[in-house]
Parts: sequence; structure tokens; C-alpha cells
Amino acid sequence: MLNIKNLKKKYSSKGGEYIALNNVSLDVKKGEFVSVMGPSGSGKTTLLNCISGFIKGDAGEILLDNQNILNLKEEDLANVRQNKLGFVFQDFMLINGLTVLENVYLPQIIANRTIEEMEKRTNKLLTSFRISDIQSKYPTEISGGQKQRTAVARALSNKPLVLLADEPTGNLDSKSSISVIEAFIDAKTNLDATIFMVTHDAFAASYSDRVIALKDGEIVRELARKGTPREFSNEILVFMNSINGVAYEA
Ligand SMILES: Nc1ncnc2c1ncn2[C@@H]1O[C@H](COP(=O)(O)OP(=O)(O)OP(=O)(O)O)[C@@H](O)[C@H]1O
Repeated sequence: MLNIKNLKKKYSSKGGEYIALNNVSLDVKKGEFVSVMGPSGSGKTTLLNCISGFIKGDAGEILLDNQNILNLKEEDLANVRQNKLGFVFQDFMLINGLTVLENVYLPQIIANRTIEEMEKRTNKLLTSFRISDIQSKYPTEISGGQKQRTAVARALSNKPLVLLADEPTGNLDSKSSISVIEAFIDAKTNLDATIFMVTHDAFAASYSDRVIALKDGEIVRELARKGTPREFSNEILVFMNSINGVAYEA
């Protein structure tokens, strides 16, 4: 589904060159939920931005369902973003002037889906994320958890190949973080969604199938989920603390 081969990215600035990604290779299978963790400055955002095409990798390949998106023109990249990728951001970015239903419809309208396609897809999403009963409400009238489920439903509305999530629990209290993770688990279980999440949050990562650890622009380890989320979370914390100067908290 997502195959990255020998991806390199360096930044040039007055102080010289800085290698942010050094030969990063990874594979994410359809239906997998993968987290990327690493100390500040390890290259997580750079990796996510290369996959979304917001910044250009210097060398290597980023294959999305076998299409190399590394060297696409901006117009083709916009197409990939609209039709093949879904995005969940830290602050969710729902449109307050639109209802829950309209927020989920919007990307499909932009992608020129037919009414029948939109209705079928939207009904499935509203049911999967348990937001059917609040579909006529506006984002300011619903709970934090409902907002997050709406944002994940919207991100999946055009059936993306991969859902990219950038620190989705970053600013949230633990109750809201659980809502986001539940939404991801629903997306994986009910819709076979493929999720690629960058996070500092070992609790959130402990619900993924695999954690990829980055340090200084290189993958230093992959941890496959074992045991309960609590046990996996502890294993992640121990490992992240071992490669990181700063302590991670549970
Ligand atoms: N536009 C840029 N120009 C120069 N250097 C950059 C630029 N963007 C990022 N970097 C450097 O590249 C490295 C990787 O940055 P990146 O933002 O990918 O790290 P990160 O792992 O996401 O960090 P954080 O967890 O703090 O968000 C850092 O050392 C950063 O200073």
C-alpha cells in the first residue's frame, strides 16, 4: 500500500546542510495501523510531509499503491492528496459553518462524486463512527469526542489509500485521546483503513500494530505490538527513553 525506499531529505540553510531523512525504507500494508515515534528533530514531520508531497524528498521512492509520488508535478500531487490520502490534524479543523453531515460531504463534493456515491459512503461513515444521530448539528454543538470522530469520518470520505495523522492526540486530554484512538480502531476494524500516525504519545501508539522509531533521520527499530496496550505502551516507553535524552511519560 505505502512503500518507501531509501528516502533521503536534506535541508540547506546558512549554517550548512542537514540530513533530515537518511535512507528511510518502510512498508505499510493495507489495513495496518502504524505509528512513527522519535525524539524531537528526528525527522517525523519531514517524513509525513514527504509522503503528503508538501515537501520534496531528494532521492528514493515513495510508492502509493505502486505509484511513485516522489517526483510528481504539483497538479498531480494535488490529485493524489485529494483522492488517495486522508488527513487528520492535531486541531481537527472541522468547518464550524457546516453541519457534521456537510463536513463529511465536503471532500466528496470537491472530488465530484455522484450523489448516490456520496450518500452511500456518508451513511456508512456516520454509522461506523456513531455520529448519525448528531449529523445535523454544528461542530460547536457537539462533544470533543464527536468532533474527532467527525474529523476521522471526513478524512476517510474519499476512501483514501492511507490516512495520515500528525500528532492527532497532541493537544488533547486523556479522555479525548481515547476518542481519537477509538475512531482509528473503528476505521481499521470497520473500514479496513490504513493508518500512518506520527506521535509522541506512547499511549496512542500502543494501539497501533507497529511502532517505527526514528532517530537522527534513520529508522533505529520497529516494535510489533505484543500483549495488552498497557504492556506495549510500557515497552514503547522503555525503548523511547533509551534512545531519547528526554523522558517520555505514560
Ligand atoms: N525547513 C527546514 N530547514 C532547515 N532544517 C529543517 C527544516 N525543517 C526541519 N528541519 C530540521 O530537520 C530536522 C527534522 O525536523 P522534523 O520537523 O522532521 O523533526 P520532528 O521529528 O518532526 O520533530 P518534532 O518532534 O520536534 O516535531 C530537525 O533537525 C529540524 O531542525
